[in-house]
Amino acid sequence: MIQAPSELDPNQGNASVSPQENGFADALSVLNSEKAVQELTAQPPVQGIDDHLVEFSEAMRTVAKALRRVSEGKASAQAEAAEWKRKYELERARNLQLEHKVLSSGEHNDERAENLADQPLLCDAGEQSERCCGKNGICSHEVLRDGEPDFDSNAIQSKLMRKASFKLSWCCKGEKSDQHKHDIVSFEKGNITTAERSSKQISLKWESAPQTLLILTKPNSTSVQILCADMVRWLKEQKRLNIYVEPRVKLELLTESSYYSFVKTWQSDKEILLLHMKVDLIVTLGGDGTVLWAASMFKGPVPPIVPFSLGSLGFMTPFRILNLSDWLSTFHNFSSDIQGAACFFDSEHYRECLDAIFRGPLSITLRHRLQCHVIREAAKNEFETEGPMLVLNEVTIDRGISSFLTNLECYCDNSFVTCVQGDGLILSTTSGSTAYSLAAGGSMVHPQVPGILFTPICPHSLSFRPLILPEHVTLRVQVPFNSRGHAWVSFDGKDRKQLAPGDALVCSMAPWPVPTACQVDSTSDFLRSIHDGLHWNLRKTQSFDGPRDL
Ligand SMILES: NC(=O)c1ccc[n+]([C@@H]2O[C@H](COP(=O)([O-])OP(=O)(O)OC[C@H]3O[C@@H](n4cnc5c(N)ncnc54)[C@H](O)[C@@H]3O)[C@@H](O)[C@H]2O)c1
Ligand SMILES: Nc1ncnc2c1ncn2[C@@H]1O[C@H](COP(=O)(O)OP(=O)(O)OP(=O)(O)O)[C@@H](O)[C@H]1O
Repeated sequence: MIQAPSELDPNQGNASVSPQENGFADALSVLNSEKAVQELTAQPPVQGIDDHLVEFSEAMRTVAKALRRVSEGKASAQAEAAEWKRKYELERARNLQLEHKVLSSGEHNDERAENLADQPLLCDAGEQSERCCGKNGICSHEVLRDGEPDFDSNAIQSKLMRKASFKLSWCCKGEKSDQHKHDIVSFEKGNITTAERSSKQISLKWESAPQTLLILTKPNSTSVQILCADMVRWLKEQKRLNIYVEPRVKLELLTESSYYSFVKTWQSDKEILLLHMKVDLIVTLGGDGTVLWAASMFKGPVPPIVPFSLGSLGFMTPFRILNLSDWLSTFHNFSSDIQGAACFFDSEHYRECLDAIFRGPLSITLRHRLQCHVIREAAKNEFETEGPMLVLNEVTIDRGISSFLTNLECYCDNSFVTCVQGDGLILSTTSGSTAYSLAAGGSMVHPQVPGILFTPICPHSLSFRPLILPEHVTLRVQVPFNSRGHAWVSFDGKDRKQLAPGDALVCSMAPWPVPTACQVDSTSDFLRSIHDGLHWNLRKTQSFDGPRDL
């Protein structure tokens, strides 16, 4: 992607930059001083002046040469920046031209075309995003700029499939405040105070209506299939939305009826890489595993996810779907076949939920992800890695099928942390804190808290306690050369890889969180999930009668 001029050089966009500002003044003064030294040294030596003066002038000449090299370096950097600026402007002009062509082509036969007329044009990254969003908040327009070829067969239609734009704002104690998280710490007059917090409730407000939905479903579930078909029909007929599903789901829908031929899908994994540019919203129908699956499909930015719960637990799936099979499953003597067949949903309920989401604003939880790289012992340098692998829950390094203790050397930003000897280690996000990490004795942490959980699995030590580290650290877990066995790494419980002695896993916070829609808000949803899912701290209340303080 072409960099914005501001990233290249703060002065590039400004034609009236003074020489002092752009560094040329330094270069000139360096050249002048070198000239003076040259003049000085070119004069015939005055008789009687001792060797010290000659030595001094030699030294001055060397300094002048070095300074000239620096100034030449600066000039070439300037030239490079100017070249980048020229490329950027060329690309920008080309994009604008293309956009104009598409808009005036008149082939707006998609529903999207009707809606486009009411929408503001895409923002230009710099100046216009300020106009749309004000100085604070984040506008999705900036992401929309990088158009890449569409994999849909109808080129015109796909050009028109622009993403809906939205604005994020941070709310404070129930009040909405557009103050973005800047100036977290102030230190006026030597007094340190903190103001904005990064983990406030975030609200997403649509600036143009969402138009393309991706529905992801848990496989092998009759009730999910029936619900999916019902939802697709409603979204198409009542909401006029473009709908994407996985190839497997498209087949399932077509097996049911050829009516569903309008549903879109993709042919290759490469096409999945472009999905984030066309999908406004993802709906998941399943349990937490389906949310993990959705997140794993996006190796970069992730569109907001609306997770409907059709699993047994649902820590990340706050939208409930009431169905008869849930109710039947409470009666143990019903066979699973009967339960599977009894898929009568309260359609009104999910429709109301989706209507509220389409209207907005909606509270969202930005779930942080970890990005992981494996560095093999044979790698020539730190940049020769496997990955990145992104996880929403956790990355686990364990002993796999080996019966030996794992022996893992752990470093945090190059400081030695400890050597884990036991079954393994979990590096978890706060969203994953209620999953495997919890089972291994880690704390439960609100998903909006930015941090990385460092939780050992069955450590063979009486003094090992789990840690929570700040979000900005980089962790490195290495299998020592003298380890008796291999270790195994897995990502959100999947894609196992073997780590041989000398291999390492490097892990840090990813820049692309997973935005999930809240049913109420981040905190209420989290507390509800630990109450309903885990029956957290459920205890009969002590009766009033009995001994008490007077
Ligand atoms: N001992 C354990 O508790 C254990 C062991 C292996 C894996 N896991 C978890 O399973 C996850 C993979 O989930 P899956 O659904 O693909 O596999 P799965 O079908 O085997 O389900 C694992 C269970 O973990 C629950 N779960 C997943 N993410 C959760 C979260 N963030 N908070 C609370 N519970 C959560 C799921 O609801 C499910 O009940 C892994 O990321 C790991 O956290 C847990
Ligand atoms: N679209 C998908 N394609 C392939 N596999 C999927 C997909 N969605 C979910 N899975 C996998 O299916 C498994 C079960 O999914 P999920 O956890 O959503 O359902 P569940 O097990 O019924 O829910 P719960 O864990 O709450 O009981 C998980 O391992 C998940 O990775």
